[in-house]
Amino acid sequence: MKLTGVELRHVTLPLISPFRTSFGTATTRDAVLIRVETTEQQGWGECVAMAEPRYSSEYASSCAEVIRRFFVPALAAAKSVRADDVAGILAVFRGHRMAKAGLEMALLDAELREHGQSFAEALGATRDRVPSGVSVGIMDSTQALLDTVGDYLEQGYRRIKLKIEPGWDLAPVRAVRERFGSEVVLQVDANAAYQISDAPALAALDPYELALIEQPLGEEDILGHADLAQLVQTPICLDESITSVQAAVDAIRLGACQIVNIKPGRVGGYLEARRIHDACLSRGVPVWCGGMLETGLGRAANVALAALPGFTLPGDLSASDRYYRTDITVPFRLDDGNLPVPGGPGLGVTPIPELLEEVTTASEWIPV
Ligand SMILES: O=C(O)CCC(=O)N[C@@H](C(=O)O)c1ccccc1
Repeated sequence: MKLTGVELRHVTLPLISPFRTSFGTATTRDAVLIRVETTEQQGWGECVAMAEPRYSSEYASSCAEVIRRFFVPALAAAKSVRADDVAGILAVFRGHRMAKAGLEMALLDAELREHGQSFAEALGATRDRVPSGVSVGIMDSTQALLDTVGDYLEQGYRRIKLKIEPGWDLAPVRAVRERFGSEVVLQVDANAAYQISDAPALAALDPYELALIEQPLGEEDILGHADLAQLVQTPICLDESITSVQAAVDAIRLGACQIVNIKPGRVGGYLEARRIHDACLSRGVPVWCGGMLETGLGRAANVALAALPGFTLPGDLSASDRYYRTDITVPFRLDDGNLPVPGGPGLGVTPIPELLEEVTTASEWIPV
């Protein structure tokens, strides 16, 4: 395919309720959507970087800038470009994995639409539905947390992930276990808020049979996680630290994690995400699909990825209405605690024009 132009759409979607993590509270989701035009088709991608560089060093406008100034000209210089070629062509530019992932996703969507193949087929999905997990932010009170968790369990969610930070960890975990019992699949996500000296506070969670503790320490503290794994019983899962298949293989070999959260945007795209899946599967390491509050575009791709055989733990694959009153695509709805894997060509979903207009704050066309 020959690239003929790229549209960057800056969108802002209001969140149904504030979402508080150890690195801040979000009330809206600012994202950059990418529409590529080729000689044959068009395709959509979603850049998952947040508005500010709090989760990672990338942020929405940094992605737009690097795509506009460097990535589109590099892809345009290629006689023809396939999704498989994107990582190699852009390897000359260091980092900016979320920007690269969004562009690769859009080209993969265009390519698959051209060939009438779904993301699920192309990635090697083996299921047509995936269990849905939900992420619960840090709350102002235990009662508010219990009300929220109870509502999600009522809706049928198969897994509850609680955001934690020092001072909000043992009490919420204990309260959820005491109220809802030991059957609920429960895990926690620290977003790198702890130090190795906090090991006792994390070990205090061991009696509550958590499925995992996600990214307790800093993203660069691989050996610290390996030490922590010797001090706590609960399996350690890494998120921010796993930026590539190399990082995943190294972290596993060093005993820094027993489970991996795969986020396609964080690792540079769905093709690298599949490589991480394959590497973890061959090492017997379970993986699950992490979320970045994606619109229906990224959600469709994540659900397809989560249908691969090594994704044995429920991911952050909640229904659209967990975050948004109105999604920009046909909304994803829970069906008995699962989400259906889209079967149409490419992503299987496209933005609904009038809904996309409503949330668009800026749009730029990059001619090639
Ligand atoms: O359900 C979702 O899409 C969000 C899941 C979630 O909690 N994501 C976290 C994370 O650190 O994993 C996050 C929140 C906000 C911003 C970035 C990441």
